[in-house]
This record gives sequence, C-alpha cells and structure tokens, in this order.
Amino acid sequence: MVYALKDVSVSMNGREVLQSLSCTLQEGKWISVIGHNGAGKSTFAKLIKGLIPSFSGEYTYNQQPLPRDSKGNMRVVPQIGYVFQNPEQQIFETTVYKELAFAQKIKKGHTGDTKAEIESVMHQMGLSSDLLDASPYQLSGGQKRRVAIASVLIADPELLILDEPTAGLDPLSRIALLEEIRAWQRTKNRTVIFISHQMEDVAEYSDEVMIFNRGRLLVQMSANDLFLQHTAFMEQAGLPLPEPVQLLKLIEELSGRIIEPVSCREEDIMQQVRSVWQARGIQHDG
Ligand SMILES: Nc1ncnc2c1ncn2[C@@H]1O[C@H](COP(=O)(O)OP(=O)(O)OP(=O)(O)O)[C@@H](O)[C@H]1O
Repeated sequence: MVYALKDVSVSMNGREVLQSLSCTLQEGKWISVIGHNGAGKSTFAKLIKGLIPSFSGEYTYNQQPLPRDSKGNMRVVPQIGYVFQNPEQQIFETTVYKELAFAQKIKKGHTGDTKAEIESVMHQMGLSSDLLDASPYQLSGGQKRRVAIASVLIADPELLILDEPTAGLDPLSRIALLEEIRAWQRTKNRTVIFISHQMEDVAEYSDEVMIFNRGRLLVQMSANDLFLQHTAFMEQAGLPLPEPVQLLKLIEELSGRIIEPVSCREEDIMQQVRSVWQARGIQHDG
C-alpha cells in the first residue's frame, strides 16, 4: 500500500496552511512528523485521514485517486486509524469492555468474535484483561491512553496516525507505550505516522522523518540520514537535535574524531561513544 500526495495545498479561512506538498507514505514504515507549533503537522494528518474536504492537488492510494462524494469533496479514509491528541478525553462508556466493543461495532461494523478480539487488542496494548470490567475513569492516565489507542487499533487500520500520543505521560509510560505501538506495527507491517515534539523518540523509532516548516514540507528522509548526516535541515527548521546526537557531536569535538554509529538510535550511538572513550583511556594509560 502506498499513499501519495502530489502538489497539495490546503487553505483555511483564506490562508494557505499547507503549500505544494508532495510525499509518499510507504507500507511498513514508521514515519515521524516534526516541526514547530503551527507548522502544519496536524493539518497534514487530517488531510491524510480525509478530514479536509477540499484542497488542490492529487491524493492517491496505490496510484488511484481516493473516493470523493457527489460534490467532489474528499471522504474520510476508513482504513486509516487516527489517534487524536489526548484521546482519553473521548472515552465515554462505563466499562473498558463496553468502550472497546462500541469502537469495534462502529469502526468495523462487527458481529464476529467480539471478546477474543478485544482481549487481543488489550494484550497488544499491554493491558490486563482484568481491567475489562473496570470503569475507564478508575484507570491511570497511561492506562486510559492505552484504552483509547486500543479502540482505534481494534479496527485493524493499515495506517495509524498518532498525534502526540505520549503528551503528558511520565518517561516510563511513554517508552512502554511506544514499544507497544512499535511491536504492533512490526508484527502487522503497518505504517505509522507519528507526530511528536520529542526528538529522542523520533530518533529511536523512525524509519523516516518529515520536517514541516511554515506550512511546507522541508524534507522527508531516513532518520539516520537526517540525524547523522544532514543535521542542517534541523537547524533550518529551528529544531533541536536528539540528546544522544548532541552528545555524539560533543564527543567528536573533544576527541577530534569522526564517530560513525550504525544508526541514530541511542543504543548504537552510546556503543560508539563508549568505544571512543575507552580507546582514549588506553592511549592515556600508555
Ligand atoms: N480550522 C482552521 N482554520 C484556520 N486556520 C487553521 C485551522 N486549523 C489550523 N489552522 C492554522 O493552520 C496552521 C497549521 O496548524 P496545525 O494545527 O496543522 O499545526 P501543527 O504543526 O500541528 O501545530 P501544533 O504542534 O501546535 O499542534 C496554524 O497556523 C493554524 O492556526
């Protein structure tokens, strides 16, 4: 599956909020979307989901135009899941089970094995089945967020949009949640569009990164290329580098050596940094 935009512009209240946007979203990729407040990230996500009825340019799915209604307006794309910011605010059923059963019914038009599917999605999101009878309001913030995400995953979307899914979570809950989403994505080979202001998470999880700047897509490239080779794009957008990359640059400066980690993930960077450090220690000892 490939979603593609070609020369798309979006105007709202007479102002162009996305300009000449062209990109492709490939199957099985974790694509992070970064940029300052107001850069156009959420508008891009809504556009992909089909929530923006009218725009100029082309939006295709597997090279075919996406369906429109009789007035030519874009329709909501059902196979895309959208987790809005603070999704737990949209939980309204009295138990976790009812919330997920409701989501399953409306999103999937479902009449099959409700309970088994609900338990499976709970498991994917690291939630115990013991919580099925609990009121969502008894859950912790992290658990509530997971239930809200599970209610989107239950429709088995082929592309999942997450708009700042970890906002307000503590560091441990944040990592646990992202790990669960990554496990889901990898097992099913799904595409994730991840909007985030946390550059460390972006470096850790992304295959590709899209930088938005003032309504324009500045660049779409692999996370490794962006954070290890082409950091000028981050400077151009006024965005900070992930902390491990900042450390890498500092050590390079201090050691006078170019360090080439295999990826921009923290573990790979720290491994290289440690070996440079150790090599210097041995030199000093000698
Ligand atoms: N319904 C609307 N009507 C008019 N302008 C809008 C509307 N929705 C968004 N905008 C404008 O479009 C621009 C992009 O907004 P958008 O929400 O896409 O930014 P963002 O990058 O997601 O920001 P943030 O990081 O704060 O969520 C902003 O200037 C915003 O004010």
